[in-house]
Amino acid sequence: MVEMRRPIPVAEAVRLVMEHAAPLGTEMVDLEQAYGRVLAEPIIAKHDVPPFDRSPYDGFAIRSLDSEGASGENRVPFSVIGEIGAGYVGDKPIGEKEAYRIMTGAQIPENADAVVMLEQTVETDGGFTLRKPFEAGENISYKGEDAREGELLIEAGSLIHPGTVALLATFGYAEVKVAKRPVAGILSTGTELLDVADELEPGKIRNSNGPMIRAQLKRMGIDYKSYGMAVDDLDACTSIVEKAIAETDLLITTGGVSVGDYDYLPAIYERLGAKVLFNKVAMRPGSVTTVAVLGNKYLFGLSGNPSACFTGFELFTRPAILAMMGGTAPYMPRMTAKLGEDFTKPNPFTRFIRATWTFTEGRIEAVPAGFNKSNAVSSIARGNCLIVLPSGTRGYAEGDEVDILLVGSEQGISEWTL
Ligand SMILES: Nc1nc2c(c(=O)[nH]1)N[C@H]1C(S)=C(S)[C@@H](COP(=O)(O)OP(=O)(O)OC[C@H]3O[C@@H](n4cnc5c(N)ncnc54)[C@H](O)[C@@H]3O)O[C@H]1N2
Ligand code: MOO
Ligand SMILES: [Mg+2]
Repeated sequence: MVEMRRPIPVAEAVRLVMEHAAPLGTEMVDLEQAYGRVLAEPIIAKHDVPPFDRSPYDGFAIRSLDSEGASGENRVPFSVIGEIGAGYVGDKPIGEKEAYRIMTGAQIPENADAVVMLEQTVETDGGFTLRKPFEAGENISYKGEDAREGELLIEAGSLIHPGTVALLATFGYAEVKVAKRPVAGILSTGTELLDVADELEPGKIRNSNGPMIRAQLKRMGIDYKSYGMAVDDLDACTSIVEKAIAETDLLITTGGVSVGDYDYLPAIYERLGAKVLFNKVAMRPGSVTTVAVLGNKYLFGLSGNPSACFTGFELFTRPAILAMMGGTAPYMPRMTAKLGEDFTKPNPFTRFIRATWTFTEGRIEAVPAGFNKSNAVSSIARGNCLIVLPSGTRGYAEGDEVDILLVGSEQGISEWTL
């Protein structure tokens, strides 16, 4: 008797996976290594930014009161008592109708309260004239206008992107406390698999899932150990899985999770005593995606079919990894798009269609990326998003509004909303 599996809704599967995502602790890393990591502590301003009043322009620092009454007919003359380039400070106070020549980023000298842009002046011998009055505070970039000492700027759990790196550098974080990242293991199962460099042979295909998953992990900055390819043999596969799970935080296998005679992953989970969270999801592709846990480790049994494998990774493995590394926005961003062509198949299960989004005629349009069965590899190569068609819906027509999930986005969202 073939085992009958009970499909669970995608949202339920996501919830079950995420329930088991335990953070792995924290570590210090050099700022240069911090990009792509998750902050384990909030960034609180250590000092005001900018730390001193400074000039936002190349020009002259003046006392505004000296410019009173200036006009085209009554140009007010100033004499220049020195120059302050960025990085320097003026050493004498400004007297009546005196000014410092000052450059962008330089500290405003004592008792100056306005800056006149070079373009607003006419140079004279030893000074300049100007034709309009300036108000106190005009053209001053104030101490603390960007951030105040003690202010909470970025929450713990945020992804460190290039802007975050700039902020950390501003406050002198040579090292930053980040969440530890899991190390993933990857094993491709299937007697039919050849290595990338091998010539095709009858009945065989090249292993594309292994390299694809490694690239999906690389895109996330996750280290991995590759356990290569295993033939469909229960004992051999069991020992590789055992070794891999001992050496990594999560193991991603591809293939061998369905109900075929040589689909050994279900038997391996049983042998190891792993708890299967689900082995059937009401989705296409990837309905056979299986996730099990053993202690605090995950076993992601992704389908052998390339589109199903890709989708299973993005829907389940990726957010679990992000949550393990402390991320608080682990899900793919969702947008609405205009469907770019008819999609007439009914959707008994929620369908994730590999698609390409473009900005067309003033809005986002998503077009299915060609041959779209679970075994498709070409559409994963062409796609940059997944169109989501909910279960129980019938065909969709060109122009209909659909949800899309953006693949490969650095920025995530904090809730699964489908
Ligand atoms: N009687 C049933 N048969 C199948 C069912 C079912 O419910 N009842 N489910 C189908 C669905 S849906 C899928 S998806 C596949 C899943 O199969 P497995 O995950 O067990 O994967 P395999 O059988 O090992 O391989 C499936 C397919 O993918 C190719 N493959 C495998 N590994 C790779 C790789 N590393 N790179 C490229 N391609 C790979 C493999 O050659 C097969 O063609 O089961 C259906 N059957
Ligand atoms: O598990 Mo499937 O639904 O054809 O990819
Ligand atoms: Mg199979």
